[in-house]
Amino acid sequence: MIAFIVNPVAGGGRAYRKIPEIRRIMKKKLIDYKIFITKYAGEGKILARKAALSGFKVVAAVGGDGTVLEVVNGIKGTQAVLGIIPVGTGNDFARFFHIPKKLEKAIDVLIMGNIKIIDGAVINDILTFGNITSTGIASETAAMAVRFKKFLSGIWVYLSALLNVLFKYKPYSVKIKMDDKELNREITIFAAGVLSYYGGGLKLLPGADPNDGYLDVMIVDKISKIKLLVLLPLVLFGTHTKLKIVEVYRAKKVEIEADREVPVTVDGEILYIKNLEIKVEKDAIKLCTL
Ligand SMILES: Nc1ncnc2c1ncn2[C@@H]1O[C@H](COP(=O)(O)OP(=O)(O)OP(=O)(O)O)[C@@H](O)[C@H]1O
Repeated sequence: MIAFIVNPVAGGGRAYRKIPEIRRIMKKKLIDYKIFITKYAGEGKILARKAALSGFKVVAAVGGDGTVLEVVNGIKGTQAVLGIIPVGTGNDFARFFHIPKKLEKAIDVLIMGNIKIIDGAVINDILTFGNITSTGIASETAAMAVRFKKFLSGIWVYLSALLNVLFKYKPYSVKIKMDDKELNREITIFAAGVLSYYGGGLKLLPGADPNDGYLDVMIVDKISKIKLLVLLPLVLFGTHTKLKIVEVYRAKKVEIEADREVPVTVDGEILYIKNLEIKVEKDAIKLCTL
């Protein structure tokens, strides 16, 4: 039995428009299913939990990374397996696992694919995420991208937003604690996570491994705008980590203390937080994958 949690606004309405095709494909495959459509942001978590507790073996997020985040938190601690129909804008979680964009192929992964157990991470003991948490210029960009999503799509949303914030950005002072190490930095970019992609295909954490029991952490301290302009294109290919100005660490727990509330993105969702604690959660997510 498969539950589809559809976020009707994901991908600029693409998720909603896919519903008739989902029904047609599922009818053909003779598999029990039910479609739940969210009515407001956050309802995906509630619907996913209800579905998991009422016996649906697979609970599929039909949307982008925000929808996946809601389903991950909804099915946490249940027997249900996370499925993804990647019809959002960025789809960075699905990209890491090569989950097909073609609807029928993505549904086949739910029905016949493997179940992979992967690490997640928890923020301030409240929210579990499966991809990347970031602050600094990347989260300022995400905040700006919300506006750009109305008229652009895919990687262009984030690239245009980035150009917009690039010249206005002022690094903020933070204390960073990673396991036993302590650092003081003026953050240009900070990212910690278990997967690699951010912002619709940027390879922000190229070395991330969702089975190693660690968070990958990437820090760029205060740098000139010229250096930033050199660094950013490299993020597309994940080769930025070879630069000296990019610090890379691995840790089980990372704490950040900023001097004020700063925007933090968690799998694409934006929160405003002063103190951030991120802990890896070994084997937290069961995922239908290829
Ligand atoms: N019914 C709804 N009405 C308004 N917002 C919703 C509704 N259901 C879910 N949301 C919110 O929509 C937001 C965007 O969803 P999602 O991230 O899945 O799509 P996207 O932004 O197109 O894709 P991506 O994050 O991969 O770029 C999420 O914050 C989610 O909480």
